[in-house]
Parts: sequence; structure tokens; C-alpha cells
Amino acid sequence: MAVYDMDDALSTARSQHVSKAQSKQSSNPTTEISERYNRPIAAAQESGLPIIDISSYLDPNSSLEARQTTAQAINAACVNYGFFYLTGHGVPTAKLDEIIDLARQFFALPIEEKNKIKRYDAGGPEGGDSARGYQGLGENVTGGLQDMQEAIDFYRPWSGVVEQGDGGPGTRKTLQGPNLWPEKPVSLRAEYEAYIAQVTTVGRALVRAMGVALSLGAADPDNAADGSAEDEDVFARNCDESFWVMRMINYPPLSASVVPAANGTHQDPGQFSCGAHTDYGCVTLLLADPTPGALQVQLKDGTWLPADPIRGAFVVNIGDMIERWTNGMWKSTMHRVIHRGDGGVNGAQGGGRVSVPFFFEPNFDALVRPLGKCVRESGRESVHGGSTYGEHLLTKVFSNFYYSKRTDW
Ligand SMILES: O=C(O)CCC(=O)C(=O)O
Ligand SMILES: [Fe+2]
Repeated sequence: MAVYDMDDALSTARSQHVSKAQSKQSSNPTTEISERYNRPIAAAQESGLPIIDISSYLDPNSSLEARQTTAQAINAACVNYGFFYLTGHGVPTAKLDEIIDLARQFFALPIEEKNKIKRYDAGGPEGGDSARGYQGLGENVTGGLQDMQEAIDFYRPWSGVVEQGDGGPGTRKTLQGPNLWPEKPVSLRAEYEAYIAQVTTVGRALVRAMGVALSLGAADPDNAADGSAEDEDVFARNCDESFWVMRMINYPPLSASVVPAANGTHQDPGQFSCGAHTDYGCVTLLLADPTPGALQVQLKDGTWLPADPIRGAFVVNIGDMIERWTNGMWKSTMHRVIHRGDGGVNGAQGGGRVSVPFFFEPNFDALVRPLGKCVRESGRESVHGGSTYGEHLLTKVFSNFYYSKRTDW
């Protein structure tokens, strides 16, 4: 089951779909980490993630009924899984292939070339901003463990005032630097910028559909610019200048990985490609190469569901800001990546798995706090007093843990 055919995969996933698991999701990442690989993989997965066609939110001529059907499917997927496949998004499959291919070409370059766009700490003499640029193997940490991945992070360009960093002239504040684009492959930057424009359109459509899915009520035209109005446009309004992040990742096979350590090198067979975490923002549109078995999603009974790629579809998951806005009615779901390299197209070649998640996030200054309707319907106290997305993001970047479970809000 190496390369998916879209039609086959869709029909298989639909026919295999079974009802949700009921028991409570683990919220303690340390338990998960201590168990390493030992948690069961959900019985070879009887249940696939739901598949949702977003085209009715991209087509201005779609019927109300079509949009309602999509919204209901989104609500069910977010209540039960926090994850789903997204089709009908309009980004050509050839474009998706090109994005993966360019990433693979970059990661195949010598380390000296990759380090030309190395990420450096804010305030340092290199002019880094602690966020943008290339991160080598083992630099990313989840739950105290090094992840076996290398990556480049790109963010929405900083449009606020650019301040001098704490290190004096020539230094930068966190997040305020320019994106560091690789010189090679030469076409990467233009292709990626065009892709970012496309996925931003998809992200906008998706969050509009999510507002409808929560039955928040039609927007009053008088509130069009009011970020605090709690109608069905609330997510769209608070994401209209999305402070997006795009991460280009290469996961070498764990079986062959050697992690650089202060005292030389060591190999850790219990290492994760990416440790269990929830995403900290709004919605993630994940594009990944066809390697099966690598991405795993934690179901409510604690077992892990492999979320294998479907060619031409995104894997979408909701992040902590949506969980906060919905007062926990929609949960951001734990997921992890284990690319052992012992199967699949790329694994069989002993190669890395490449993925390019696009994190469609709220505006930097968007105030994110539980919606009144969700507080009432969830039947629980408000889970958070509210903070801007920018404040939340900065705690993530300052903590130097790219990923973390949401216990810190
Ligand atoms: O590479 C993947 O499949 C998932 C990556 C991920 O979860 C993340 O970057 O947040
Ligand atoms: Fe993630």
C-alpha cells in the first residue's frame, strides 16, 4: 500500500469508517513519552479519518444546502477526531507533488549549503529571530526529547514595527526577521510563495466553514470589522491576516539515525521523528509524501491511528486556539510521527520522509478566548481568560520547544 490512488483510497476509507471511540483522551504527554512505542496501534485501522470536500466554501455559486452538509461533516469530524482529510481544495495535485519534490531537493544538499539559512537566536550577532530558518537534526525538541527531523520554518512576513534586538545594533527581536529562503533549488521560493497564497485561500474557506459548523449565526453586516463579534464569521475575521507558519520537514529513517550530542554522537532507538503533541494554533493543512504509517493520530481510547496520506488530499487537524475558542467542544488532538524506514516507498529506499505542514493561524493580534455559546453548550467553565495569538505564539518560541502539549495555557 505504498502509493495511494485517490479514488481507491476514498472508497476504502469510506467503507472502513466506523463509529467513534468513547473513552477519554490522555492529556498527559509524559505518560505517553515513557511508553515510547508501546501503545497499541489501533487494530490495523478499522476506522479511517473522515474525508471532507471543502469545494462548497470555495465556490461562490454553491448552494446553501451543500455548505450546510459540509459544515455538519466538519462538526462531526472535529468533535470525534480533531482530524480529517480535505479534498475539493482546488490546489492541483501536480503542484502538491512539486512542493514535496523541491523540499526533497533542498534536504539532499550538503549541510554547509543548508546552514547558509540557519536559524539563530534573537538578539545574537548573526541577526537571527529565533524562529525563521533552517534547523538541523535533533535541534527540535518535543516533551524534552530531540525530534529526529530537520526543517525550515517560514512565517508570515513581519508587518509591525521592527525593533532593535537586545544585543544592540544589527540584532533582532523574536519573529521580526525576514524569511530565510534557500538559494537552491532556484525555483523553490517562487513555487512556495505561490503555494502559500493557494493554501491561505483554503485556510480561509475552512475557518468560514468552521464558524457555520458551530451554528454561531449569520454575521450582522454592522459587525464586519468587529473581531469580538461571536457570529459565524468569527474565525474568518480573526484569521484575515493569518500569522501563518509553513514548515518544510525531512525525517530520516529512525533506524539509521544518529543524533548529534554534546559528547559526540549517539543513537537512540526510542527516538521519535516528531514526539506526541498538539498543534498550538488554528488549523493545520498537512501535505506529506506517500510514506505510510509515519503520522499517527491518537484516538479517544488512547490508541494510535495511522493517518496515511491520500494523494491529492490534505490531512487537516485543529489546534489549541480552536480548542480554546470552542471551550473544548472541539479538541486539538495528539499526534506524532514515527518514520522507521522499514516500509513504504521512501523507507524502502532508506530515504527520508518529507512533509510540508501549513499552519493557518489567527492574526498576530487576534484575541482568542472561549466563545460564549461554546461555554454555555460545553457545560464547563471557561477554559481560558483570553490572550492574543501573538502572546501565545511567543511563549512557544521563547520556550524553545516548537511543539508542546497545551498544559501551558
Ligand atoms: O509530518 C507530519 O506528518 C506531521 C508534522 C506535525 O505534526 C507538525 O509539524 O506539527
Ligand atoms: Fe503537528
